[in-house]
Amino acid sequence: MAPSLESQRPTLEDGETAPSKVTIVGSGNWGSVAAKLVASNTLKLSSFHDEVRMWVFEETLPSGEKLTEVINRTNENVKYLPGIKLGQNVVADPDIEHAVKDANMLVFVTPHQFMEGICKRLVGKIREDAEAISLIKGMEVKTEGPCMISTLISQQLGINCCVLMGANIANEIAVEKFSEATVGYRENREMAQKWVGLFGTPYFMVSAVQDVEGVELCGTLKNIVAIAAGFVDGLEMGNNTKAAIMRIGLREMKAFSKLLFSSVRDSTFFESCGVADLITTCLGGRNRKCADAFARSGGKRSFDELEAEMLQGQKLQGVSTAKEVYEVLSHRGWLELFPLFTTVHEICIGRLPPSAIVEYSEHTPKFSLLDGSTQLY
Ligand SMILES: NC(=O)C1=CN([C@@H]2O[C@H](COP(=O)(O)OP(=O)(O)OC[C@H]3O[C@@H](n4cnc5c(N)ncnc54)[C@H](O)[C@@H]3O)[C@@H](O)[C@H]2O)C=CC1
Ligand SMILES: O=C(CO)COP(=O)(O)O
Repeated sequence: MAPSLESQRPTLEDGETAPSKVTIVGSGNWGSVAAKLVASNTLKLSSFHDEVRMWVFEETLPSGEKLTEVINRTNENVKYLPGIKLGQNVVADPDIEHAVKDANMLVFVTPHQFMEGICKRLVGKIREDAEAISLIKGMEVKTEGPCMISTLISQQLGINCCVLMGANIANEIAVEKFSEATVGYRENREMAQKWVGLFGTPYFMVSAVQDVEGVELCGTLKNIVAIAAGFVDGLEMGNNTKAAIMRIGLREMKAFSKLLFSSVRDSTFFESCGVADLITTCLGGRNRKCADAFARSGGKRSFDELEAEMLQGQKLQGVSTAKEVYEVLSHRGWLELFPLFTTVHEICIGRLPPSAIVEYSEHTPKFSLLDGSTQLY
């Protein structure tokens, strides 16, 4: 079991609330940076317990050592964020139940495909007063329809869940280059502000908007557009084509989000979680990078193979998200409304060549929304 770091804080006076305890569920590239951000703040803010526990999906490194042991010895996640000190108050814990049991603020940040299993393991294991935030970009598709990851967490664990998304390439934030992020909340503005306080630093500016679905869908859907941008890069089609793909992609992101949730606000697309994340991911993200290599191979190499070779354990979200969105579009008869999303999936599964990305995304949708008061694009 991972060691504990005792807080030196004095005992509580009457009426004083106990400091919040934070656990990070996940320890990949972004998960490790999230731990670093949070840990720098819990040391400074008296409303938080100093220690930040980080659940690590345990693995054995080529040296034969366990990843958690190395993180706790070196204060670095040598596999997913090498060269960056996380902060001495970050404690890596391979036991998920132990990691969450005392926490009342849970930060979920794993690749989205693992969340259903993680939630199942956590049912009945967390504090009743726990609050959650999801940094996960992705969705699940169930027989009854699409389910955002924050909803999965809320429903399975019976707790509130905000989201934090933004133009946040983890390696850049790790070295403290300036960036912004957006917290999406449902009703509890005070809780949203607490998350803003927990994450915000002078180099990581966080603001809150009352639009959980809008913020989460922005973060989720931009990964499909990043795959399209990678195809365009791999085909060496130039900046104008890539900008066109980003514009069409943004238009489909907005339309899809509003079709799923009429509450989604236009203004959310102008926050960091919207256009800014779309731009940074299409320029410098992992989805873009692997899609570029896929197109250069003429679609002959699989994404699974490229992911394993190029990302060394890190995970792509865009390919599975394209499949999940395709299922929703197909089930609801919306495929023709979303030529870019549809084409990305069909290229990923080898049904179309990478060059189809421009041929298809030029098509205009054949029909507009059934509700005549809303324009799709
Ligand atoms: N890396 C980045 O720059 C950013 C990532 N995100 C999002 O954050 C989320 C997490 O991504 P990263 O932290 O980058 O992870 P990552 O892709 O770097 O790492 C993969 C993680 O999955 C874990 N894992 C592998 N198999 C597992 C299993 N069976 N069960 C549970 N965990 C398993 C690994 O231990 C590792 O921690 C994703 O939704 C991603 O889209 C959001 C913003 C920036
Ligand atoms: O979400 C990200 C930046 O905000 C990272 O995108 P990638 O997963 O494509 O690297």
